[in-house]
Amino acid sequence: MCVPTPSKAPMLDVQNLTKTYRSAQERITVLRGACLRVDAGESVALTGESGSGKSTLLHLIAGLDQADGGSIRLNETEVTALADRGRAALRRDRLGLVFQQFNLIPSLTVADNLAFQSRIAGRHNSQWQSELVDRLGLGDLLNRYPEQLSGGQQQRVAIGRALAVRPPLLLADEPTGNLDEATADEVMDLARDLIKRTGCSFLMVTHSARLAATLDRQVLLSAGLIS
Ligand SMILES: Nc1ncnc2c1ncn2[C@@H]1O[C@H](COP(=O)(O)OP(=O)(O)OP(=O)(O)O)[C@@H](O)[C@H]1O
Repeated sequence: MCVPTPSKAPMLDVQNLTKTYRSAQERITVLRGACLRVDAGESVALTGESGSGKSTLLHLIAGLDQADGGSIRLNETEVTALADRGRAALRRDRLGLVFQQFNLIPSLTVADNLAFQSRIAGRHNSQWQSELVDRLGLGDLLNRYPEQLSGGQQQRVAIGRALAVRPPLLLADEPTGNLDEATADEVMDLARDLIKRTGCSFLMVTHSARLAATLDRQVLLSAGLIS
Protein backbone atom coordinates (compact mmCIF):
# COMPACT_ATOMS: atom_id res chain seq x y z
CA MET A 1 0.00 0.00 0.00
CA CYS A 2 1.10 3.56 -0.64
CA VAL A 3 2.04 5.91 2.16
CA PRO A 4 -1.07 8.15 2.66
CA THR A 5 -0.70 11.35 0.67
CA PRO A 6 -0.75 14.68 2.53
CA SER A 7 -3.78 16.92 2.01
CA LYS A 8 -2.13 19.10 -0.69
CA ALA A 9 -3.03 17.61 -4.10
CA PRO A 10 0.11 16.53 -5.98
CA MET A 11 0.56 17.19 -9.70
CA LEU A 12 1.08 13.47 -10.28
CA ASP A 13 -0.16 10.78 -7.91
CA VAL A 14 0.53 7.14 -8.82
CA GLN A 15 -0.97 4.60 -6.46
CA ASN A 16 -0.56 0.81 -6.31
CA LEU A 17 0.26 0.50 -10.00
CA THR A 18 0.58 -3.01 -11.40
CA LYS A 19 1.71 -4.14 -14.83
CA THR A 20 2.48 -7.57 -16.27
CA TYR A 21 3.49 -8.14 -19.89
CA ARG A 22 1.93 -11.33 -21.21
CA SER A 23 2.84 -13.31 -24.29
CA ALA A 24 2.23 -16.92 -25.33
CA GLN A 25 5.66 -17.85 -23.94
CA GLU A 26 5.94 -15.85 -20.74
CA ARG A 27 4.62 -13.37 -18.19
CA ILE A 28 6.85 -10.58 -17.01
CA THR A 29 5.54 -8.78 -13.95
CA VAL A 30 7.18 -5.37 -13.92
CA LEU A 31 5.16 -3.26 -11.47
CA ARG A 32 3.78 -4.78 -8.27
CA GLY A 33 2.03 -1.85 -6.61
CA ALA A 34 4.27 1.11 -7.40
CA CYS A 35 3.46 4.43 -5.75
CA LEU A 36 4.89 7.81 -6.66
CA ARG A 37 3.89 11.41 -6.15
CA VAL A 38 5.36 14.47 -7.79
CA ASP A 39 4.32 17.85 -6.46
CA ALA A 40 3.69 20.93 -8.56
CA GLY A 41 7.02 22.39 -9.65
CA GLU A 42 8.98 19.46 -8.25
CA SER A 43 11.73 17.64 -10.21
CA VAL A 44 12.13 13.92 -9.54
CA ALA A 45 14.70 11.45 -10.90
CA LEU A 46 13.43 7.90 -11.44
CA THR A 47 16.35 5.50 -11.11
CA GLY A 48 16.68 1.71 -11.08
CA GLU A 49 18.55 -1.14 -12.70
CA SER A 50 18.17 -1.90 -16.37
CA GLY A 51 14.91 -3.81 -16.84
CA SER A 52 13.42 -2.67 -13.53
CA GLY A 53 10.48 -1.03 -15.32
CA LYS A 54 11.32 2.68 -15.45
CA SER A 55 10.24 3.14 -19.07
CA THR A 56 7.15 1.01 -18.44
CA LEU A 57 6.12 3.33 -15.61
CA LEU A 58 6.74 6.43 -17.70
CA HIS A 59 4.74 4.99 -20.62
CA LEU A 60 1.81 4.22 -18.30
CA ILE A 61 1.85 7.76 -16.88
CA ALA A 62 1.88 9.13 -20.46
CA GLY A 63 -1.03 6.87 -21.41
CA LEU A 64 1.08 5.10 -24.05
CA ASP A 65 0.17 1.74 -22.49
CA GLN A 66 -2.40 0.55 -19.98
CA ALA A 67 -1.84 -0.61 -16.42
CA ASP A 68 -3.44 -3.78 -15.04
CA GLY A 69 -4.42 -2.11 -11.78
CA GLY A 70 -3.91 0.95 -9.63
CA SER A 71 -4.38 4.63 -10.25
CA ILE A 72 -2.55 7.46 -12.04
CA ARG A 73 -3.91 10.90 -11.28
CA LEU A 74 -2.51 13.79 -13.26
CA ASN A 75 -3.83 16.85 -11.50
CA GLU A 76 -7.53 15.98 -11.33
CA THR A 77 -7.56 13.49 -14.23
CA GLU A 78 -7.56 9.73 -13.69
CA VAL A 79 -5.35 8.62 -16.60
CA THR A 80 -6.24 4.92 -16.23
CA ALA A 81 -9.92 5.74 -16.83
CA LEU A 82 -9.31 7.49 -20.17
CA ALA A 83 -10.02 5.83 -23.52
CA ASP A 84 -7.49 6.09 -26.38
CA ARG A 85 -8.74 9.51 -27.53
CA GLY A 86 -8.63 10.93 -24.05
CA ARG A 87 -5.09 9.68 -23.52
CA ALA A 88 -3.98 11.16 -26.86
CA ALA A 89 -5.54 14.50 -25.88
CA LEU A 90 -3.77 14.35 -22.54
CA ARG A 91 -0.40 13.87 -24.27
CA ARG A 92 -1.13 16.65 -26.73
CA ASP A 93 -2.41 19.25 -24.28
CA ARG A 94 -0.94 18.55 -20.86
CA LEU A 95 2.25 16.54 -21.17
CA GLY A 96 5.70 17.21 -22.48
CA LEU A 97 7.54 14.08 -23.57
CA VAL A 98 11.26 13.76 -24.27
CA PHE A 99 12.91 10.48 -25.25
CA GLN A 100 16.47 9.26 -25.63
CA GLN A 101 16.05 8.99 -29.42
CA PHE A 102 14.97 12.67 -29.79
CA ASN A 103 11.96 11.64 -31.98
CA LEU A 104 11.95 14.76 -34.14
CA ILE A 105 9.96 14.71 -37.38
CA PRO A 106 12.58 14.31 -40.16
CA SER A 107 10.57 16.14 -42.83
CA LEU A 108 10.07 19.28 -40.72
CA THR A 109 12.53 22.09 -40.08
CA VAL A 110 13.66 22.94 -36.56
CA ALA A 111 11.16 25.83 -36.46
CA ASP A 112 8.28 23.54 -37.46
CA ASN A 113 9.38 20.75 -35.12
CA LEU A 114 9.46 23.24 -32.27
CA ALA A 115 5.95 24.46 -33.01
CA PHE A 116 4.49 21.03 -33.82
CA GLN A 117 2.84 20.13 -30.52
CA SER A 118 1.74 23.65 -29.60
CA ARG A 119 0.10 24.09 -33.02
CA ILE A 120 -1.90 20.85 -32.89
CA ALA A 121 -2.85 21.66 -29.29
CA GLY A 122 -4.08 25.08 -30.50
CA ARG A 123 -1.82 26.76 -27.98
CA HIS A 124 0.93 28.22 -30.13
CA ASN A 125 2.44 31.35 -28.60
CA SER A 126 4.98 33.12 -30.81
CA GLN A 127 6.50 35.08 -27.94
CA TRP A 128 7.09 31.95 -25.86
CA GLN A 129 8.45 30.13 -28.93
CA SER A 130 10.94 32.98 -29.51
CA GLU A 131 12.02 32.79 -25.89
CA LEU A 132 12.51 29.02 -26.20
CA VAL A 133 14.60 29.54 -29.35
CA ASP A 134 16.79 32.11 -27.57
CA ARG A 135 17.23 30.18 -24.35
CA LEU A 136 17.96 26.91 -26.16
CA GLY A 137 20.40 28.63 -28.53
CA LEU A 138 18.51 27.49 -31.64
CA GLY A 139 18.36 30.84 -33.48
CA ASP A 140 20.86 29.87 -36.20
CA LEU A 141 19.35 26.42 -36.73
CA LEU A 142 15.68 27.19 -37.40
CA ASN A 143 15.75 26.30 -41.11
CA ARG A 144 17.74 23.11 -40.72
CA TYR A 145 16.30 19.59 -40.73
CA PRO A 146 16.92 17.12 -37.88
CA GLU A 147 19.48 15.10 -39.87
CA GLN A 148 21.57 18.27 -40.15
CA LEU A 149 21.84 18.63 -36.36
CA SER A 150 24.11 17.13 -33.73
CA GLY A 151 22.60 14.94 -31.00
CA GLY A 152 22.73 17.74 -28.45
CA GLN A 153 21.09 20.17 -30.87
CA GLN A 154 18.34 17.64 -31.66
CA GLN A 155 17.63 17.13 -27.98
CA ARG A 156 17.45 20.89 -27.40
CA VAL A 157 14.77 21.03 -30.12
CA ALA A 158 12.91 18.11 -28.53
CA ILE A 159 12.93 19.87 -25.15
CA GLY A 160 11.68 23.09 -26.75
CA ARG A 161 8.90 21.23 -28.56
CA ALA A 162 7.84 19.54 -25.31
CA LEU A 163 7.78 22.82 -23.37
CA ALA A 164 6.10 24.88 -26.09
CA VAL A 165 2.65 23.95 -24.74
CA ARG A 166 3.77 24.86 -21.19
CA PRO A 167 2.73 21.45 -19.91
CA PRO A 168 2.10 21.00 -16.18
CA LEU A 169 4.25 17.83 -16.33
CA LEU A 170 7.35 17.06 -18.37
CA LEU A 171 8.30 13.37 -18.67
CA ALA A 172 11.76 12.44 -19.93
CA ASP A 173 13.14 8.95 -20.55
CA GLU A 174 16.96 8.98 -20.50
CA PRO A 175 16.98 12.33 -22.33
CA THR A 176 20.77 12.52 -22.35
CA GLY A 177 21.41 8.80 -22.88
CA ASN A 178 22.72 9.38 -26.42
CA LEU A 179 24.91 12.37 -25.53
CA ASP A 180 28.46 12.65 -24.23
CA GLU A 181 28.89 13.90 -20.68
CA ALA A 182 29.68 17.52 -21.51
CA THR A 183 26.77 17.79 -23.96
CA ALA A 184 24.48 16.04 -21.48
CA ASP A 185 25.36 18.60 -18.79
CA GLU A 186 24.81 21.49 -21.19
CA VAL A 187 21.40 20.16 -22.32
CA MET A 188 20.33 19.44 -18.73
CA ASP A 189 21.36 22.94 -17.57
CA LEU A 190 19.19 24.47 -20.29
CA ALA A 191 16.31 22.09 -19.52
CA ARG A 192 16.39 22.80 -15.78
CA ASP A 193 16.41 26.55 -16.40
CA LEU A 194 13.36 26.31 -18.70
CA ILE A 195 11.55 23.93 -16.35
CA LYS A 196 11.99 26.48 -13.56
CA ARG A 197 10.66 29.25 -15.81
CA THR A 198 7.54 27.27 -16.77
CA GLY A 199 7.05 26.01 -13.20
CA CYS A 200 6.21 22.54 -14.52
CA SER A 201 6.78 19.31 -12.65
CA PHE A 202 9.50 17.08 -14.06
CA LEU A 203 9.93 13.31 -13.91
CA MET A 204 13.13 12.00 -15.52
CA VAL A 205 14.31 8.42 -15.96
CA THR A 206 18.06 8.30 -15.70
CA HIS A 207 20.92 5.86 -15.16
CA SER A 208 23.18 8.73 -14.18
CA ALA A 209 23.54 9.23 -10.42
CA ARG A 210 25.29 12.50 -11.23
CA LEU A 211 22.32 13.91 -13.18
CA ALA A 212 19.79 12.43 -10.74
CA ALA A 213 21.48 14.36 -7.93
CA THR A 214 20.78 17.65 -9.71
CA LEU A 215 17.00 17.21 -9.30
CA ASP A 216 14.93 17.89 -6.16
CA ARG A 217 14.42 14.23 -5.26
CA GLN A 218 15.54 10.76 -6.36
CA VAL A 219 13.38 7.64 -6.23
CA LEU A 220 14.39 4.05 -6.92
CA LEU A 221 12.31 1.47 -8.78
CA SER A 222 13.23 -2.03 -7.64
CA ALA A 223 11.32 -5.33 -7.60
CA GLY A 224 8.26 -3.55 -8.95
CA LEU A 225 8.06 -1.02 -6.13
CA ILE A 226 9.30 2.54 -5.64
CA SER A 227 11.29 3.60 -2.63
N1 LIG B 1 6.20 -4.49 -24.74
C1 LIG B 1 6.79 -5.37 -23.93
N2 LIG B 1 6.48 -6.68 -23.98
C2 LIG B 1 7.06 -7.59 -23.14
N3 LIG B 1 7.98 -7.25 -22.22
C3 LIG B 1 8.34 -5.97 -22.13
C4 LIG B 1 7.78 -4.96 -22.97
N4 LIG B 1 8.33 -3.77 -22.64
C5 LIG B 1 9.21 -4.02 -21.63
N5 LIG B 1 9.22 -5.34 -21.34
C6 LIG B 1 10.00 -5.99 -20.27
O1 LIG B 1 9.65 -5.36 -19.05
C7 LIG B 1 10.81 -5.19 -18.23
C8 LIG B 1 10.97 -3.71 -17.90
O2 LIG B 1 11.32 -3.01 -19.08
P1 LIG B 1 11.55 -1.42 -19.08
O3 LIG B 1 11.95 -1.04 -20.45
O4 LIG B 1 10.37 -0.76 -18.49
O5 LIG B 1 12.79 -1.30 -18.06
P2 LIG B 1 13.79 -0.09 -17.80
O6 LIG B 1 14.00 -0.01 -16.33
O7 LIG B 1 13.29 1.14 -18.47
O8 LIG B 1 15.09 -0.62 -18.52
P3 LIG B 1 16.36 0.19 -19.14
O9 LIG B 1 16.97 0.95 -18.00
O10 LIG B 1 17.25 -0.90 -19.64
O11 LIG B 1 15.84 1.06 -20.24
C9 LIG B 1 11.99 -5.79 -18.99
O12 LIG B 1 12.17 -7.12 -18.54
C10 LIG B 1 11.49 -5.78 -20.44
O13 LIG B 1 12.08 -6.83 -21.17
